[in-house]
Amino acid sequence: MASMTPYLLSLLLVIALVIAGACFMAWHLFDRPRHALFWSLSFALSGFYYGMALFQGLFSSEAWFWLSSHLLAFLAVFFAAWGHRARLGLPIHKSLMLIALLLMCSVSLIINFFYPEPGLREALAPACALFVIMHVSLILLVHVQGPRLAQYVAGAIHFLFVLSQGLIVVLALNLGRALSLEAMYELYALVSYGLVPALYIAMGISIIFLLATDLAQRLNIMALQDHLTGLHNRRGYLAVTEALLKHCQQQEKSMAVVLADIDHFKQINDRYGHYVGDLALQYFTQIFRECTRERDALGRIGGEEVAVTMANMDSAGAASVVARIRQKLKEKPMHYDGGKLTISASFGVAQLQEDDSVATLINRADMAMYEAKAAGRDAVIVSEGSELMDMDMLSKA
Ligand SMILES: Nc1nc2c(ncn2[C@@H]2O[C@H](COP(=O)(O)OP(=O)(O)OP(=O)(O)O)[C@@H](O)[C@H]2O)c(=O)[nH]1
Repeated sequence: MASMTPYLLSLLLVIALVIAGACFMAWHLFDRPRHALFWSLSFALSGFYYGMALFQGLFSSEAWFWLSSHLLAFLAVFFAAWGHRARLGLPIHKSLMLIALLLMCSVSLIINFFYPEPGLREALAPACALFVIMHVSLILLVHVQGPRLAQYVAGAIHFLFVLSQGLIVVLALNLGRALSLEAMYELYALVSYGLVPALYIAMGISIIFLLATDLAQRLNIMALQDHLTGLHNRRGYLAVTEALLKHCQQQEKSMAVVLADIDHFKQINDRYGHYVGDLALQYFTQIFRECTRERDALGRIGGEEVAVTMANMDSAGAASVVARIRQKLKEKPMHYDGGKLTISASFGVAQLQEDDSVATLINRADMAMYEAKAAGRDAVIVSEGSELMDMDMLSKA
């Protein structure tokens, strides 16, 4: 590192600080993800690491310069790894990291003050980076979360960086012993002036790319999700239903849609306030979750309107799911701030027919649901072709 030219060191200093700034902005602007802050710290520290080499002359001795630059390099790679583990939701063993850091600092102390061999000094920081960034590369490639491509690219670039650090270690350790070998110096220069800076920059870009793609994915999810209930919003629900409908039509499988609208929801809001109204919506959708299968598509498609699309299900099956939901609504009233509230809803059920589109299918369920409202609410109407059947009347008959 100390052998790099001032131009290259200045360039790396600026690039490191720019990437640190970008990560800091990502932390500041996007919901403060911890990993963005750790990466910002990591790049800032590596920037200081390169910057310090520019001002080596200011240090009272070579030993102090090397000790300080080793410490900066260790901290930079540890913060990088910390950030990656935090992003992937992996446990962070702080005490283990502290022990490893102390160990590396002790090795640096010994090398710089008791065994000042230039090759060892050059090799220590890359050796630490080799192990820690190897760990980063592995977790990036194994624990894939979020945008796959961005993570695989970052994992591959980190792995190449690890290889370059390995080369630096081997070359640095052999420089002293092979002074006569000019080719060795040339190779060392090529790796440390060309390969390592290029991969360091690529690593920074891959980090920014990870942050950007994570954000894009979050925005995508937010655009299709209802924030209050966590269900699909109308747009998300229609997209999932479209996919299920195509699948069922291709496989000639049955499919049913249930629409449900809470009865007199306005009165709940007016009497108990919007906070309780929101709790009622969450409670209502939770009952749906409990009574449907994981693969069913659930969506909040209007204020107090919930829809379910069920593949491999006919209208009779859907009506029995609705019966379970109504049973739970009666048996398990909603509890709020010491009070209890029983909610009822009106349901419309429709089964997929040949040549149906999402719009025609949902429209039939909608009409059935409005019929249930017109029939006095707390009712289920099943749309059977052009007929509407009241399930409560049928079960009484
Ligand atoms: N608390 C809360 N209320 C909402 C939300 N979205 C819509 N609403 C309320 O839902 C109520 C819907 O009222 P209406 O459409 O008149 O229906 P209703 O009172 O349930 O009557 P019926 O459907 O005919 O039984 C309105 O008062 C909306 O303000 C929400 O996210 N939270």
